Amino acid sequence: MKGETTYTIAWDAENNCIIYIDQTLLPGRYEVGRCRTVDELADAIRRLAIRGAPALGIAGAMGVALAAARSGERDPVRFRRDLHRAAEILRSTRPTAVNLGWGIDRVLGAADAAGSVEAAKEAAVREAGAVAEEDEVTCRRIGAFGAELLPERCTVLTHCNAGALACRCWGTALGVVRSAVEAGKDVRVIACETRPLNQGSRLTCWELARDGIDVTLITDSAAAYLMRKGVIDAVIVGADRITRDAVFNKIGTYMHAISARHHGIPFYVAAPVSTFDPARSEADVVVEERDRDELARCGDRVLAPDGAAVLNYAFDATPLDLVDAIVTEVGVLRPPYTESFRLMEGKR
Ligand SMILES: CSC[C@H]1O[C@H](OP(=O)(O)O)[C@H](O)[C@@H]1O
Repeated sequence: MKGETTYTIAWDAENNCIIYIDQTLLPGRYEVGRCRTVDELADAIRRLAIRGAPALGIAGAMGVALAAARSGERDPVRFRRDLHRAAEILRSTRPTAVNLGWGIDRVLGAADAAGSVEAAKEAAVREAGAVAEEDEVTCRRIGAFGAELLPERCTVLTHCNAGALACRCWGTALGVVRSAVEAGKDVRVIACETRPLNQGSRLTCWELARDGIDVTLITDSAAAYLMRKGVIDAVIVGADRITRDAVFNKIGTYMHAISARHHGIPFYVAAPVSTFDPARSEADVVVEERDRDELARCGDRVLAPDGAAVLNYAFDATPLDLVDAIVTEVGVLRPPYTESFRLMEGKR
């Protein structure tokens, strides 16, 4: 389906389905996909057609709403059973981003609290809409708080895509960039390509070029050298899960955090409160490992022989003591983070 959509992912109320920008096709092709079943949505998430922690939160929420809206079940007990089965299919798609489960649980809770099947259907769709609308407000607040951290003229390095394509719109890390530019600051972005799926070259460069924001693409391995050359003023990335001791984000983030600290460059994380998971520590989190071919092949080209094993971690963990600030919609958190996390418990 061609066409345009204002948002990365949205609910099509007329057709009771989910529409989304298919990110596997960018930057070459802009196409809007449609999910009419939970299985179609689960496949879109697994393929990273829909991706990015906040967008996964919205996808999880809308996925439960999709199951509810399209259910023909009249019996409340069987209806509820089917909804929880759909939730488990969605929860199993990607283990690391905490937002996915958070979005699912938001809508499950609303549906479970409703009386009749009809009331549960309405509550599910309404709550999924609220999750999506809140995300936009959250990203704008993150952007405003984060923009204050950036100098009037600066070069910012980012990794992966924590932009509008990882959210409903605006973005978290790129939301900070957008808000700073909107405030009149002269911000240039260095985007790491982000191997193996190239969210940086394919998605971040596409977003920023489209918005007329100065962006330069580099290989992931060039980042430390640019820091050594004094080119980088700050590093800002998104997050998929923030535990009480670490930030889980796209593989390669930890490398940048170490390099930034070595060069005395501030390392910032931009993430909504829904990404925090203070009940867990790094050791408790499953880091998604993805298919070998994402690393060993590029289209028809073989990049690694069959005899070579492949370890394809999708994320890594950055210790909080390498993070100079965490920008959230409730403000900028500074070390030590323990007190911030305690205050946040009630806000998730
Ligand atoms: C705004 S957080 C986006 C976050 O999600 C990305 O992972 P993936 O592309 O695999 O969904 C990456 O970790 C980004 O920082």
